Amino acid sequence: MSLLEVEGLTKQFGGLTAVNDVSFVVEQGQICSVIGPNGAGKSTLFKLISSFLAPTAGRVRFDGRQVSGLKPHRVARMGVVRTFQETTVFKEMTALENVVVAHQLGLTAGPFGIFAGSRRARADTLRIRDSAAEILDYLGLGHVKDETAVNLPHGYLRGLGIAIAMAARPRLLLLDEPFAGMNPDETDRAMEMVQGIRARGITVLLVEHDMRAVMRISDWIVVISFGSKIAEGKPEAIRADEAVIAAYLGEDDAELGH
Ligand SMILES: Nc1ncnc2c1ncn2[C@@H]1O[C@H](COP(=O)(O)OP(=O)(O)OP(=O)(O)O)[C@@H](O)[C@H]1O
Repeated sequence: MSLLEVEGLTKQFGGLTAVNDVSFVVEQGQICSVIGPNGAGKSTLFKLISSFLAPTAGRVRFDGRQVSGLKPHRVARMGVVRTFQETTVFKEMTALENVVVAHQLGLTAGPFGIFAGSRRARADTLRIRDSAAEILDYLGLGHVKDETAVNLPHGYLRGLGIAIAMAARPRLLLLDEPFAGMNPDETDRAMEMVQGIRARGITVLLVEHDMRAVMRISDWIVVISFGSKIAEGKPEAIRADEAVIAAYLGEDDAELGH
């Protein structure tokens, strides 16, 4: 059984079909990317998978269980966690404090337990700080953990958004355009981050416009255009695919990673 199964997924907004009968699977441990020209339906597909939108038809299953129709926070608790293009970061807190807070929001002791100073809460607090520091370390952000978020450069801030998502202990991490607006150095660092996440056994599904990065990082690529899947396969096959090349013609920046 595949970790994520997307079957016949369709979303209509009034008369517009944003996602049209899309099916694909993501295997445990893969880095899978969904790409497509502007307006192809990538964001909509992403929201359907994380259950922020309900499909018009079709379904999403995670680890054999139906996800479509559940509330996003329940889906997150099952292990499907998404980032947002503009993640909410507490700008006055340090990087570490941000990840600690993200942990605490999902903590069993509950928010009052943390402040009550109970033994359980104190043990939780130490455990959380360790875990938050570990996440920042393996994402390559350990050296900025005590920086106030507002002082972090753009690429680091985006990385902090990923660290915050990791605090929810995902089994499947959904990354929304992780390389958007990044310079080549930042993109390289972000790609290392994604590989580091996968190395810890977490499956990654990303939606991205930057073909170059996608070609280098993905095990499997799904291409959508005008809401429909037009190709899927390994990067080498996608790069040579006639339908994909045709879909990207006229997009000036997109260059298929050649
Ligand atoms: N809530 C909505 N109501 C109506 N139409 C919508 C809604 N959300 C998206 N659409 C339309 O659905 C289509 C697909 O949009 P979507 O944002 O999913 O594409 P995308 O591939 O993510 O684009 P981009 O790369 O530009 O972010 C577009 O035509 C868009 O205008």
